[in-house]
Amino acid sequence: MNVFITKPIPDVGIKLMEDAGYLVAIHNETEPLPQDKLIEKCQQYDALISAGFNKIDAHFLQKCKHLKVVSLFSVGYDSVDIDAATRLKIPVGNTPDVLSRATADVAFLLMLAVSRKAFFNYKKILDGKWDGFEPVANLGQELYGKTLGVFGLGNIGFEMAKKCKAAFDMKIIYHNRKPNGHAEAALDAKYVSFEELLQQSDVLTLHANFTEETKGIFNKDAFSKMKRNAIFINTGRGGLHNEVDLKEALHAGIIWGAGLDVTNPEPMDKNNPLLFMPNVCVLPHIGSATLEARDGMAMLAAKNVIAAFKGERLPTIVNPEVYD
Ligand SMILES: NC(=O)c1ccc[n+]([C@@H]2O[C@H](COP(=O)([O-])OP(=O)(O)OC[C@H]3O[C@@H](n4cnc5c(N)ncnc54)[C@H](O)[C@@H]3O)[C@@H](O)[C@H]2O)c1
Ligand SMILES: O=C(O)[C@H](O)CO
Repeated sequence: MNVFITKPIPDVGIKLMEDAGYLVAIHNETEPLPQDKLIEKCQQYDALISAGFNKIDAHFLQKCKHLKVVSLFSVGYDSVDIDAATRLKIPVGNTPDVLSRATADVAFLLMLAVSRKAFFNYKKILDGKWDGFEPVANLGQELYGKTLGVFGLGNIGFEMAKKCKAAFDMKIIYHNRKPNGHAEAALDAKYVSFEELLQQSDVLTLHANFTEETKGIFNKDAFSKMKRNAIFINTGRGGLHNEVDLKEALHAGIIWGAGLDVTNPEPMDKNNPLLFMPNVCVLPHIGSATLEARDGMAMLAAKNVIAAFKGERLPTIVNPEVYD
């Protein structure tokens, strides 16, 4: 059995598969493989570990008939046509939990950075524009006791809410596909409608899956319902917000600021006006980029492959219907 990995991943995962007797090949070049070449390549392999959000659609899966498993090096699975994989009886694995704290750390970091205009002020030093202490310039806003709105209260949303409650005694409200009893009991979180979430949040943090339903849900209409002091944080997927509408809302003072770890497209153009706005902080999709989280992801991705090769259920399966 052999495995193809689209980008280098931490050694622990590779070792696990090699120790189990499987042949591992890694695309180890700076340039990612173009889609047609990737499809061609995957036709020769039994398993794919996708570590770069490659688009794995029905056409891809039909062409790669040998694939016994698609193992994602991510918790998000919006890059895969899950229905097609299920129809073709291909199990898809992802990497939940192991990256929740790391990703919530980045959401928290962005919240603080936006509230104190940290990136903009740092750039001022680099540009030689720091003229000394200013009594009425560079003023941010404090977070203590404010309301955190969580859109998508799953694993990462919970970790972010927990941090905000502990650090700033923030009130937690959330909108989810279904109520989260654990968060309600542990954090006194309150379920609200999408409208209420928009209207009541001082900080609105996005942790929902990217789907047809959530695509562009943070648009002009949504921003217009938010508070003027609201801080918008997206560590979910860039496609959850409409970038043109976000720029307008920030420019016109409809909302106060934004912190983004994800953009659409990625990478973001280095001349994108968002990068130069005083009330915006952007990071290059580093939510899960800690040694600990990435090792955990590599282990899970490898375990999913090994389970599939043994004919067992994947430890973290996205499409359990495949076993029906
Ligand atoms: N920035 C990063 O590096 C990074 C790292 C990890 C995950 N992510 C993103 O974060 C997402 C969440 O990860 P997670 O581990 O918390 O997943 P999760 O499945 O535990 O949580 C997702 C939550 O979103 C909710 N949701 C889905 N559709 C919704 C809708 N229409 N309205 C409201 N809520 C909805 C679900 O009910 C669930 O509670 C991933 O799908 C991924 O896109 C980004
Ligand atoms: O979905 C994910 O896991 C992230 O985007 C990368 O860790």
